[in-house]
Amino acid sequence: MATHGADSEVGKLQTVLLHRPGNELKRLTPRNNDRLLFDGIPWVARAQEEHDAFAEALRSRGAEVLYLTDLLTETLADEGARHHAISTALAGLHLGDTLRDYLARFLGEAAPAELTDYLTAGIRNDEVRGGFGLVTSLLASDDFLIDPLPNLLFTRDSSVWVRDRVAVTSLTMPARSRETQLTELIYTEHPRFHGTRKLHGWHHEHVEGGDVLLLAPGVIAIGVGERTTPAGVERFARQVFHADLAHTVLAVPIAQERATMHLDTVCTMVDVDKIVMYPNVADSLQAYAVTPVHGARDGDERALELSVAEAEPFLVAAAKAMEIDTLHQIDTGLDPVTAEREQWDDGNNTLAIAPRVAVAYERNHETNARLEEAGIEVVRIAGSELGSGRGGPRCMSCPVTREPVPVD
Ligand SMILES: NC(=[NH2+])NCCC[C@H](N)C(=O)O
Repeated sequence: MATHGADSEVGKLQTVLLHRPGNELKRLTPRNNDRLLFDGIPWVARAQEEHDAFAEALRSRGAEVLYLTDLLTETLADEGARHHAISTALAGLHLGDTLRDYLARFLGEAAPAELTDYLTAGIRNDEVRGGFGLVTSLLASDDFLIDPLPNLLFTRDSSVWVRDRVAVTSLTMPARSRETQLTELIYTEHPRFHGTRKLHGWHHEHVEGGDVLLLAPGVIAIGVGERTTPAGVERFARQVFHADLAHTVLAVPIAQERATMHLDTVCTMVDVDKIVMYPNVADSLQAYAVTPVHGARDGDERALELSVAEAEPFLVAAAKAMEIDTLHQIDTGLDPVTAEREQWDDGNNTLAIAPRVAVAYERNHETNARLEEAGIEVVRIAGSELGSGRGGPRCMSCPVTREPVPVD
C-alpha cells in the first residue's frame, strides 16, 4: 500500500485528487443552475481547457494528479463495488420500485467507464425509453432520475486527509449529497487505498472539506456556517482527538451565506505561518479552541470529554494553538469593494503547493499582487469558466499526500 496523507496546508504537494469537468456540466440549464449551485452556465470545453492547464501547473511542479473518474472506473471493475454503487445511487424515494428495478438492470449491464458517466452526469427521465411504468410517465421529461453532480469539480469538499486517514465528509446541500457515496466507495474499494483508515462518513453530521484547514500538524481550523454545522465540528473534533490526529480544533463561525460558504473562501494558508484573508472579515473572525480533556483516549469515542475555550480573535487563537508568536495575515489592503469582488471570485482561495508557493486565479490582480509583495510565488491559472461554480484552486483540489513541513 502506498502511504498517503497530509498534516498541513503547505507541505510540498505530492499527490492530489482532481475532477476534470465532464458531461455533468452539460446538464446545467438556466432553470436548474441555482439548485445545482452554479452561478452561470459554463462553456464546458473552455472549462476543460482551464482545468487541464491547472492540472498541468500542478504536474509541472512535481505533483501526481489523480482523477476522480479514473479511480471510480477502476473501482467499478469489481462486481461488489458496482453493485454497491448502483444500489446507493438508486436509493432515492422518488423512483419507485418499477423504475428502480429497470435502472438497476440497465446500469448493471453498463461497462465500468459508462457506469462512471451515468453516476456523475446522471440520467434524465427522457433518456429512459420504452414506457417503464407509472413514475416515468408522470415525471417531467427533464426531471432527473439520477441527479448530475456538477460540483464534483470541487474535490476539496467531499473528502479530507488528516495525517494518514481520510475523512469522507457529509455534504449539506441536497445537490451534492451523492458525491460522498463515490468518494467513500473509492477509498473503501480501490486497491490504491486498501487498508486506509477512515474518519467521519456521509451518514454523520455535516462537515464539508472546504471548511477544514490543517493550520499546522495537530491544529485544525473548521469553519461553521452555511455548510458545516456545530454538531459536525463536535463530531469531527471527537474523532480526530480519539485517533490522536490533532490536539486542538478551532471552531470558526463564518457568515451563513453563499459568498462565504466555506472557511476557505475567506482564508487559506500560504506558508507555515502566513495566511491570506478576506480583509472585510479579518478583524471580526473568531475561534473557539476545542481540546480533549484527558488527551486521546482508548474506548468509546463518544465518551471523550471536550473542553471549549472562550471565543478569541481567530489569529490569536490560531497562533496559540500552533505554538508560534504570530500567524501573519497577508494584508491585501484592498478597498472594501475590490476586496468583495475578489473574494467572490475566490481571490482568497489559494492552493499552496509548497511553503510560499500558491496557485491562484489570474483574475484577482490585486490580491495576487499583495501576495507577491509578501514574498509568495503566485502560480496563476485561468478560471473564467471554472469559477462559475464559485470555487477556486483550493476548492478544486483534494491533497492526498503532502510532504511534512520542514521544521527549523
Ligand atoms: N471549498 C469550497 N469553497 N468549495 C466551493 C464549492 C462550490 C459549490 N458550487 C458549492 O456551492 O458547494
